[in-house]
Order: sequence, then structure tokens, then C-alpha cells
Amino acid sequence: MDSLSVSNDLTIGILSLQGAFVEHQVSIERLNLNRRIRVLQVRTEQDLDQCNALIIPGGESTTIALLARLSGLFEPLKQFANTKPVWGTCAGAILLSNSVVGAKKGGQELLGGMSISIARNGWGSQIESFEAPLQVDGLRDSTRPFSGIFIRAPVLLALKNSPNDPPIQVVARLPQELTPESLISQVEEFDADTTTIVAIRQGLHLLTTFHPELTKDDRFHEYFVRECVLNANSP
Ligand SMILES: NC(=O)CC[C@H](N)C(=O)O
Repeated sequence: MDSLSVSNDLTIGILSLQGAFVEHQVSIERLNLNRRIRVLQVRTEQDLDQCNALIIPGGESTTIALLARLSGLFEPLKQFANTKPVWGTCAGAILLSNSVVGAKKGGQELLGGMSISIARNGWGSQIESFEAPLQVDGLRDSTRPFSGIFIRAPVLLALKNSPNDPPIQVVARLPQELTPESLISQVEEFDADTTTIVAIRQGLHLLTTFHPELTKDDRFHEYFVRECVLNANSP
């Protein structure tokens, strides 16, 4: 893919403690980038040190946070997110959020970095998992909808950027307002319009509440590489 050719060697790490990390790796490798971008499964601080960008996969956010803490990766990950591009999908999106509602008993450690609040498992039991066609700004061939796969997905509750934070850009929305039934028991009030937002960018980071790595459509991975990784690493 010529448009994504780069002259510097870059490493995209995939946090590989739990969840759908192999699927992300396969998707990036399928992009057929030139060999100067490599993919690395990240399990240690030494792995992370080699990365120019990171993907935090879907899975179980409490478990990923706990394993990161136990493996000494939690603080290095926080520092990484201060300076380098990170893409969080589903559980990864929860970890990138600055605040969460509906955490497990005992609390939930967050890496933070994106000024939003998010509700874990925010969709009601009837639609706990669903697929929806998304209109996404900036994807290649953007008139073709992207099929969003939502699996016990989190729901965005509020965009909370202060004037000092980088602006938040909405990248994708659900086609219509679905009723996030579980939210009704978790939060007293929510803004139905915000709950339709399913992908955002802020600063270096990308967040998607769904799972692009579970489709054969690699346009989101291409988007992350082009918009976040190459932009941040261009000379
Ligand atoms: N598919 C997913 O990543 C689900 C996220 C999960 N519900 C969590 O709270 O971590």
C-alpha cells in the first residue's frame, strides 16, 4: 500500500495480556505495509520500550488492568499514553477513558488519557451484542459503511474536554439511537446523542467501542496507521 509507505522503521505494539490481541495483529499484518512497520506483542516493559504506538485490544478491562499491574506494565503504559499514539478497542477504550461508570466491585484502574466518561457494559441485555453499519469519516472508501461489532460494549456518556485538552473529534456514530437499557440502572441521566458516538480521536489517540479486528475489513487499522501512527512519526 504505497500511500502508507514510510521511511523510518516503526513498531506497533499490541498489548497482549488478555483478549483479542492476535486478531489485531492479523489485521495489521494483512494491510501489507512495507516491512518497515512491524507488529510486536507487548507483555513486558522491555517490549513496550520498542514501540512507537500501541493497540489495547478488547477483552475484559478489569482483567487487563490487573494483569498490567501484576506485570509491572501499568505505570509504563500510562507514561506511554502521555506521549505516543494508542488505540483502545472496547475494553481498551475503557482503559483509555478518564472515568468509568459500572466498574466491578473493588474498582477499576484506568490508564486514562482521553477526556471522556464511559459506562462499562452499557447496552441492555437484549442487545448486549449486536452489529450495526457505521458511517465513518475519514476511512478509505468512506461511502461504504463499516460493520461495527459490539460485544458487551461500553457506552460513551460524556465528552469532558477542558479548554486545555486537545479537541475531541467524533469519528463514528451508530445509525440511530439504540436504547442503552443498562445505563438506566447505572446513571441517572445521560445524553442520548452522546451514547450514539462509537469512535473518537483526541490528540494522539483513537478509541472505538466496537471491534474492527473481528471483521475482514481492515480500513480502521489502515486509518489508525495513517492518521495516528504515521502522523505522529513523520519527520
Ligand atoms: N468486548 C469487550 O472488550 C468487552 C469489554 C468488557 N465488557 C469490559 O468491561 O471490559
